[in-house]
Order: sequence, then C-alpha cells, then structure tokens
Amino acid sequence: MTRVRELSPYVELHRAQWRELRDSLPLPLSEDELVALRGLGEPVDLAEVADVYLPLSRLISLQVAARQRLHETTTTFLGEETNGTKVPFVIGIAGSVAVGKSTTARILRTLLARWPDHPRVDLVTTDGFLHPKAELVRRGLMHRKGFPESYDRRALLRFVTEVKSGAPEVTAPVYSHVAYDILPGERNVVRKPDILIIEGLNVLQPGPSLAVSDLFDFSIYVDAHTDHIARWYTDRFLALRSTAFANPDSHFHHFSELSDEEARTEAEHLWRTINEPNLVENILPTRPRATLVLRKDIDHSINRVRLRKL
Ligand SMILES: Nc1ncnc2c1ncn2[C@@H]1O[C@H](COP(=O)(O)OP(=O)(O)O)[C@@H](O)[C@H]1O
Ligand SMILES: CC(C)(COP(=O)(O)O)[C@@H](O)C(=O)NCCC(=O)O
Repeated sequence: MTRVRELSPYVELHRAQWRELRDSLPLPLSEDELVALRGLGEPVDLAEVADVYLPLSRLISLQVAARQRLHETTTTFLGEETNGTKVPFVIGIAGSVAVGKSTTARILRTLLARWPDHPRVDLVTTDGFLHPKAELVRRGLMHRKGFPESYDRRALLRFVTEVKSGAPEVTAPVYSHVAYDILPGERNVVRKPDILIIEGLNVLQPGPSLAVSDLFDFSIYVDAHTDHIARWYTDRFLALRSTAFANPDSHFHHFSELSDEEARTEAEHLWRTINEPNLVENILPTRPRATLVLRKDIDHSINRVRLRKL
C-alpha cells in the first residue's frame, strides 16, 4: 500500500490493491440485477462490483458495528439504558452532476442490504430538498439549481436528525426531473433503517452551524477529471432526447427534437454556465472531507480509491 505522502490522513490504493480487501466475500449480485441498478450511460460491470464495491461494503459493515459500540459507550456514560436500540448509520455520497452518484448509491444500497446485520438500507436523494420551482423563481435561483442555496438545507438537516434520533417514520419531499419541480403531496417514507444513504451534489458542504455532513458516519466522493465529466454530461444529454425528453410531459420535451449539433451546443452551454461552476466552486472543495474517494477514468471505470484513515 502506498501512502499519498508522509503524515497524510489518506491512503491511496490502485484498484488491484483495493480488490484484495474483499477478503473472499462472495458476489451477491447477478448481471440482471446490476443492469437494473445502472443509470443512463453508466457501464459499470460485475468485475467492478466485485473489485470496488464488495471491499467497500465490507469496510462499511465493519464500521456500522464499531459505530454502534461507540454510541453504546456514550449512552452508558450518560447513565441511560441502551435497550439494544440502534442508531441508523448514515452514509453521504457526493460528486458532480453526471458523475454517476446515483448508480454508486443504488449498488451500495443493494450490497449493504444483503448483510444479515443491517438488512434495512434506505436511499434518499437531496433533489427532494430543492426549493419548489415557485420558490426558486421568487429567489432568482432558477439558473442555480444544484447550488447550495437552491436547497432547503434546514429541512434536510432536520430530516437526517429525526432519522438518527430513531423516529418511527420520517418523510422527505420528492423531486421529479419530468415536472422539473417538487411533486406536491408526494413523500418518501423512511422507517427506522439500519443504514440511510443520502446522495446529492452538495451533501459534504460544511455549514456556518451544524450541517448534514456533520451527521454522516461515512462519506463517499465520486470523482473524475472535470473534462471527462463534461463529456459524460453532453453524451447523456444527447441520449436523454430519445428517453426522458421524449416524454411529452417532460419539462425538457422541446429538446427531444434537437439535432446532434444543436443538442451538443445546448448541453455545453448548460454545463459551462451551471454545472461546471457548481462543481468548481462548491463540490470539488468538499472532496478532502470525504471518508472515501472513488476516482473514475475516462471510460467511467473506477481505477483508484482514496481512503481517509485518520
Ligand atoms: N433532465 C433529466 N431528465 C431525466 N432524468 C435526468 C435528467 N437529468 C438527470 N437525470 C437522471 O437523474 C439521475 C441523477 O443525475 P445527476 O444529478 O446528474 O447525478 P449522477 O449522474 O451523478 O447520478 C441520473 O439517473 C440521471 O440519468
Ligand atoms: C436535480 C439536480 C440539481 C441534482 O440534485 P441532487 O439529488 O444531486 O441534489 C441536477 O440533476 C439538475 O437537474 N441540475 C440542473 C442543471 C441541469 O439540468 O444540468
């Protein structure tokens, strides 16, 4: 194992080194199951699940048990009964638009739920905590979607606090890419999970006071070269013309008729004016805070893993 440098809190491992840490765990996922978890344009294969995600699920599983013992220590110190109650273990997954966070989150969710010690794994995406469209318009933030100020950060913090406090049922709002808005009356319900995964662009942002990242027990940053992500964003935009944009109800339906060249120009404009500045100004600066960084090559494959060990 190579150290990044002396006295560094990180260890950086090539995939071949990280793979060894699987410790002969069997692969509990079939090809068909993986296909159902993959997002548009995400080519992750079973070899990557075995090499990258299985060791990761083993590390997290060990940390879930250790964290539980730590909570019990605090409860005992306070003179309270432990009663065997478990505090949900919270994992944050951050990274740019179009880097593949949602695929990472879904694979991890599925693998973690196959461990007997923590079968109840819930996944919530932070787009549900975007302010509704009318509020974004009122605040002049329609071109800042995904920036920290476009979210109701207090509601997100309250949501995770309630889940960690053991509330029997906590609900989160639901965002729709089709409506381009929060869906009124729809809620995601979370009922005392063993593990909660929170996935979103800016989940690792620190706050002026307590931020949601302060409640994470483990965090993952999905990383790639900015120019590569720009290409993935454009490629996905082109592919969305015949999938999501083809839906007449889609907010972006007018894009479905664009030629390749027109679509490329539009995607590059959206990338340059919204998603790249958000990545550079807000998301990338949070990378050093992540417990684990998954670094992708231009072909989307994960080739390096950086773990914070201190
Ligand atoms: N305009 C859109 N219409 C429909 N689906 C979309 C649109 N933009 C993104 N998506 C989907 O939403 C999910 C999240 O995308 P994104 O926020 O870019 O994160 P990531 O690519 O890192 O998972 C992906 O599955 C993507 O395919
Ligand atoms: C909905 C999003 C802000 C991502 O939300 P997240 O779940 O990461 O908080 C993003 O996918 C998005 O739609 N951005 C707007 C700019 C664009 O469409 O490229």
